[in-house]
Amino acid sequence: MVQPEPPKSLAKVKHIILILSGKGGVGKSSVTTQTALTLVNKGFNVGVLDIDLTGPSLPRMFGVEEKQVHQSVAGWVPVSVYNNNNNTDEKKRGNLSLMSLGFLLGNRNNSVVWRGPKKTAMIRQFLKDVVWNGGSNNVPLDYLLIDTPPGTSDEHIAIAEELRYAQPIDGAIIVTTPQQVATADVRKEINFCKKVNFDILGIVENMSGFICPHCAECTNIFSSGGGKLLSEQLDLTYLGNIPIDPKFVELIELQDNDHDKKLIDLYDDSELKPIMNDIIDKVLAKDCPARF
Ligand SMILES: Nc1ncnc2c1ncn2[C@@H]1O[C@H](COP(=O)(O)OP(=O)(O)OP(=O)(O)O)[C@@H](O)[C@H]1O
Ligand code: SF4
Repeated sequence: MVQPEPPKSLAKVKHIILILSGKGGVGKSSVTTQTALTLVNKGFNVGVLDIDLTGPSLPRMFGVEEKQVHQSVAGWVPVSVYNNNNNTDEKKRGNLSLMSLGFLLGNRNNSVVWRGPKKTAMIRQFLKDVVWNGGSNNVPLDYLLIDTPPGTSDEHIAIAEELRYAQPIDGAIIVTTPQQVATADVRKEINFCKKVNFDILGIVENMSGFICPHCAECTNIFSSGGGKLLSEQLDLTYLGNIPIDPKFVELIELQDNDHDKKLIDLYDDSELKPIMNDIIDKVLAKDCPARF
């Protein structure tokens, strides 16, 4: 039998990481956003594919809600969030681009009420028809981050099927919260990864503790440590915990209100930046093989 070719759009993508969560609202999109910023700050070229069709929030988080996706002969050209193709950036950051269903919906308040088959068709198209090679600059992507819908639905099966021929992929980062960690949803997500042969890069416990906006002291308002315990029980890597930082939400609002301000610059002063840096260092330490 002839082995199907991996999607052409992924031919110039070195690493693929999925961001998964058992339930909605645990901060999967925030973790995807911060993972992207952290990798770009380390000089990598990063693409983010937002296929959380339940509420595509990444265009707003990256401050590019009003931008348009262009269709080229090769497929959809993602929106550029940050461009350092000319290497003029003193901080030596990489490039960042984003493809999201949000761009096709037009309005932040337009939600998608598609039924299963239409949703899975859209996801398959998103995985196949986005030109991730930096467009005319032809810069390969170091990392493609895929923000998936919460849970383990038909959409996840579609993602797994499409990515089967794109192996090797690095694997999945599982996001949970202190409240969610003890629930069956997280274990379901982990079992799903095992079933479809996605490696688990590790577990992140988000909203674990609270950073005081006045004194930056971190307090555990809910019990935390469940993510670490779960990782130990299941022999998975614990990547770390991210506290609730009200200032992170403020950064996004700041960018919303002043288009000259960019999250990538504002994030330099965030209390969450060093925390995410440690988390991503643990992911990079896994030294996953590049796809080419
Ligand atoms: N560590 C954090 N500190 C402060 N705010 C956070 C943090 N994590 C998430 N949030 C905020 O919580 C809200 C929900 O987060 P987010 O959209 O990332 O969750 P999600 O799991 O992707 O949700 P959905 O499944 O609905 O897309 C957002 O307003 C986000 O800014
Ligand atoms: S941590 Fe300190 S500064 Fe912050 S709210 Fe509590 S008492 Fe006030």
